[in-house]
Amino acid sequence: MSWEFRKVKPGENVAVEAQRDPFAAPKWAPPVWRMPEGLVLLVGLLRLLARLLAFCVRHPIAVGAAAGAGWLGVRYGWHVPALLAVLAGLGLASWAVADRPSFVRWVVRPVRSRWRGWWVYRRHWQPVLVTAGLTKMHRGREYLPTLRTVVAGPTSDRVLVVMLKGQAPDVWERAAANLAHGFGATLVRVRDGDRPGRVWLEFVRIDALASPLPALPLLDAAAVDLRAVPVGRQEDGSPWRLRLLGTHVLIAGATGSGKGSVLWSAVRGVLPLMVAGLVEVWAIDPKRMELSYGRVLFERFGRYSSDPSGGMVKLLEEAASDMNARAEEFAGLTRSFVPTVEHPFRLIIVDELAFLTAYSPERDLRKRAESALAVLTTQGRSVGYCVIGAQQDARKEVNNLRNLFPDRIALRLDEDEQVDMVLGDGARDRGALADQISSVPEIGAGVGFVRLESCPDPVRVRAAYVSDADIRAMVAWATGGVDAREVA
Ligand SMILES: Nc1ncnc2c1ncn2[C@@H]1O[C@H](COP(=O)(O)OP(=O)(O)OP(=O)(O)O)[C@@H](O)[C@H]1O
Repeated sequence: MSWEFRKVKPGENVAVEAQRDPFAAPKWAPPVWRMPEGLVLLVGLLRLLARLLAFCVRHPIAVGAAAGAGWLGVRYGWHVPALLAVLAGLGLASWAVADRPSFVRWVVRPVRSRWRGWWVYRRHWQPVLVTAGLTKMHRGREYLPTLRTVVAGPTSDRVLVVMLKGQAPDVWERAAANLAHGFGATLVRVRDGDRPGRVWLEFVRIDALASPLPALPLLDAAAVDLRAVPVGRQEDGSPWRLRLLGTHVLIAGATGSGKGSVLWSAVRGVLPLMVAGLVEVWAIDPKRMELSYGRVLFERFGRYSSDPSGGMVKLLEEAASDMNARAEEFAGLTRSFVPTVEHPFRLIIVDELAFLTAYSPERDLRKRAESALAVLTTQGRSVGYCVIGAQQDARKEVNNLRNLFPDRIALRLDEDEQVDMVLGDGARDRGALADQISSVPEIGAGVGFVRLESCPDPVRVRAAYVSDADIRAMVAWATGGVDAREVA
């Protein structure tokens, strides 16, 4: 038999046999123990003292400053701490003006993290987690995951959580929507913690990528690193750098998702090396839309084809046979590729992969394109060939070469199941909501998710928008006659 407590009148609780009917009269009542008032007050006072002590230990700087100001006020009069406070304020203001980055790093960020940590997260931690089903009751005791650290950024907060023993991150992923609503964020992503048993929760408050990014400035040829070509911005404000040397890149996105801006940002990033003769771009343009603006550029510093009756496939086959010849020449001589004028880095851009491998009406052309692409993607990385393929449809039937592209970018996709097809299993659960990217071009075009080599968690990015005018300026600069500053 189990028991529960009932309040029969203020100050009197009785233990009764547990039953479902809330209006049933108590069956049995043990004696009610009355405490002397003094004892109750004493216990309350001791509790208050213990809390005060804990507060002083947790916030030594604030408590020390307040105690110092109080002592000065009593000893020398209250104008002294007031004057000190004004001087400290002036000192902070001049620091903020003189060196803003260090002021933000040492003052703004820690203060914002403490404030949001307490005001937003600690205050509501228990009720939100209980409602989201992330706590456990055992033998009448509630077990609550521990909030360890809060790092508040300008657009998102990262919260380190020690999970309950036996919990796994997927429980938190399933409760992401509850947490977002509970703590007033637009979105929550669950990331691996710094050690087993912990997770980082990323609360996104403001969409840092909601406005379009203009084309990035042209770099000096010496500053271009083919392993990290800047093509846009990551959600945390840092540059999004695309690796080209030593990999192949697949860009998947529905129509109007901004695949062209990723392709053109990559071309813009390597343009100085194209002019220097160290990079060639071979463009295959079945749609005759996106890449045709730069046709002059590709014909001058590489190759271009939009011929559906075999020209595009022939270009791919030529790339594959040149690559084979280069591999033979390099065999046993060099292990890491460095572009030279004799052996430039070749970027093969295919604007719509599926046209060549699935939609082309001639079966023979489809087979030839598929086998040339397979040769280039399996063997080209180490000898200075990189294939960037764009495609609208991520389904397997349309492109079974997907797995040959080590780096993949998911722009806006039509269906949620396509996200994992592009980025790999579990990517959507880890926050790559590519199917929820806005279809309004100003907000969502060029926005996508990538998985960087350094981290399995998908990162949200936005490609810079290279407009038609930017492309014309690039062509004018690269073919001579226009100052680089006008393009940048
Ligand atoms: N990075 C970007 N930032 C802002 N707007 C962009 C960006 N990229 C593209 N847009 C806008 O979105 C429109 C569609 O982009 P784009 O043609 O590149 O899409 P797409 O994925 O290549 O589509 P399709 O497959 O139909 O060719 C462009 O006309 C442009 O106005």
